[in-house]
Amino acid sequence: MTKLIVALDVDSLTEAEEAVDKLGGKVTWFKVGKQLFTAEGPAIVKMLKNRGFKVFLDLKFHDIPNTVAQAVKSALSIGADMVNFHATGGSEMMRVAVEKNRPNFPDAELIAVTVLTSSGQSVLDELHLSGTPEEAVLRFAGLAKNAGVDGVVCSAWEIEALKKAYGTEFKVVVPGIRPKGSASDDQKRIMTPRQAAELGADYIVVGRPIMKASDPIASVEAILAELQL
Ligand SMILES: O=C(O)c1cc(=O)[nH]c(=O)n1[C@@H]1O[C@H](COP(=O)(O)O)[C@@H](O)[C@H]1O
Repeated sequence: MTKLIVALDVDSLTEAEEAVDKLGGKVTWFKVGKQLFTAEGPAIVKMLKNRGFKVFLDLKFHDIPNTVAQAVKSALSIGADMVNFHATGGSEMMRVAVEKNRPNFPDAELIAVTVLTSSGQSVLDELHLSGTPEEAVLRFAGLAKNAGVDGVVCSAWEIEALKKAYGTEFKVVVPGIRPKGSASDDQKRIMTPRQAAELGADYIVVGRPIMKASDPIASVEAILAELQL
């Protein structure tokens, strides 16, 4: 069963609390990203944990191995259930982050970002990364799996190939989700909630289609209905 993670991409604790008051009855997972965490810090994670929610702290770390491992430790210490770092930080960075934190946080989900869902072929080309987005995602995911990471962030376009290559236990967390008829915004590799669920996404991450909707509760309800296969 595919789970919904709502991206709390707002500016303040007050706005986040308003959204959580509204959606909390229907949603188990919230994502806190750079916009909100930079403004409000750990208080936002603590607020969500005090209310009993699961938290994906999406800070996409990318730094030297020791710095990333310590940052992951800080993220897990304040209560995050899922944290991420860029696979392009390399195998050693990912392995150290996992090895230093797994013993103290055995249930945490440590996730590697592969190719951002806002990137198409032209971004790979300008960065001189070889192959198609799918090939790059598979390559990065292979490094992540060998480093002991629990799964990857990718687009729905790569779910099938990833599950085939690395097994169903290897988690796929999928942003770039757009219900039929909603604007793609800056996302390039998009699919509907239903398509992502059918392909076997473990989690979908949805921000603007819910947070900017005229009726966010109705938007959540429609998305959850699409996830019922
Ligand atoms: O790691 C992420 O969560 C992430 C990775 C990625 O490749 N693409 C991506 O959109 N995200 C995040 O997922 C959310 C998607 O938001 P919407 O495009 O508004 O649904 C944003 O908070 C992004 O930061």
